[in-house]
Amino acid sequence: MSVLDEIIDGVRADLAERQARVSLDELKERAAKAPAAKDGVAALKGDGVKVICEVKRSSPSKGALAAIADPAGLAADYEAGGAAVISVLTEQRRFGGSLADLEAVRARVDIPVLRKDFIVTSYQLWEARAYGADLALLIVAALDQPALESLIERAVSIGLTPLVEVHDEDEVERAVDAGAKVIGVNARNLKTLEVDRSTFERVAPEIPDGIVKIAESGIRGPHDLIAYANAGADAVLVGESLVTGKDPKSAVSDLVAAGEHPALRHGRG
Ligand SMILES: O=P(O)(O)OC[C@@H](O)[C@@H](O)c1c[nH]c2ccccc12
Repeated sequence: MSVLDEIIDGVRADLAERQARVSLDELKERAAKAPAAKDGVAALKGDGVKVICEVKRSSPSKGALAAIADPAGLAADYEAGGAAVISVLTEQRRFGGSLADLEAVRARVDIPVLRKDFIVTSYQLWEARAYGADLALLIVAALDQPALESLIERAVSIGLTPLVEVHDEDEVERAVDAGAKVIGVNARNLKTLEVDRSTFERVAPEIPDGIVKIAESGIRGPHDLIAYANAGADAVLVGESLVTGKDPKSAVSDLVAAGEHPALRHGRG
C-alpha cells in the first residue's frame, strides 16, 4: 500500500466519525452562514509570481516540523509578508492539522484560504466552505475520473475554487478533461514522498494557456521561486521552509519581492 493510500485510509476513518457527529444538513446550514467565498483565481493571477503560504505542523516525510501554537498568528504574518493565499493543512494524523485551524485562520486574514486535505467526498467540500475556505485541494492521484469530475463540479457549485493537484503529464490531461482552472504540480511524489524539482518544468508545458499554474513543494527560498517562475509558474506553494524558519514574515516578503522582479515578467501573464 502506498503512503497516499495509507493517508487516505486514515482520512476516511476520521471522516466517518465526523459524519456520524455532524449531518450534511448541519454543515450546509453552517456553510450558508460562512463569509462569502473569495475569488481564488483572481488572487492567483496578475503581475508577478504569487506566493501561497502553508500552515503545516508535520509531514509524513519529515515528521514534526513546527508546533504552531497560534496558526492564525502565523497566517497573519504570512499575509503581512505579502502572501496571496493561505494554505491550511486540515489532515490530522500525518500533518497535525484540523478544521479548527482552518476556522481560526479564516477569522484572522482577509486573503483567500485553501483547505489542504485529502478530499474524497463532497461532505469534505461542505466542511471546507462551512469553516471558511475559499479554495479546496483535489488530488488527481487520489481520485478516479468520475469522482474528480463530480468533486470539481460540486466545489464550483458551492463557491469553492478547486486547486487540482497533479504529478505527471497523464494527470494533467485528467485534470484538464475534468475542467480544472487551477492546477498545482506537486514536486513531491505522494507515493514515494520524494521531491523532484524538475517535475514542474517537465509537466507544466502540458497545461493549456489560461489555466493558473502552481509549483508546489520543495521551495527553499527566492532562487527556487525564480527557477519555477522561469519554467512558467504563476504561483508557488511553500510550507516547510516557512514554518521551520525564524522569521516567516520576512521570508514571505523575500519570496514576494523575487516574484515581482521585472525580469520575470517577460512572456508571462
Ligand atoms: O513543505 P513544502 O515542501 O514547501 O510543500 C508545501 C506543499 O506543497 C505540500 O505540503 C503539499 C503539496 N501537496 C500536498 C498534498 C497533501 C499534503 C501536503 C501537500
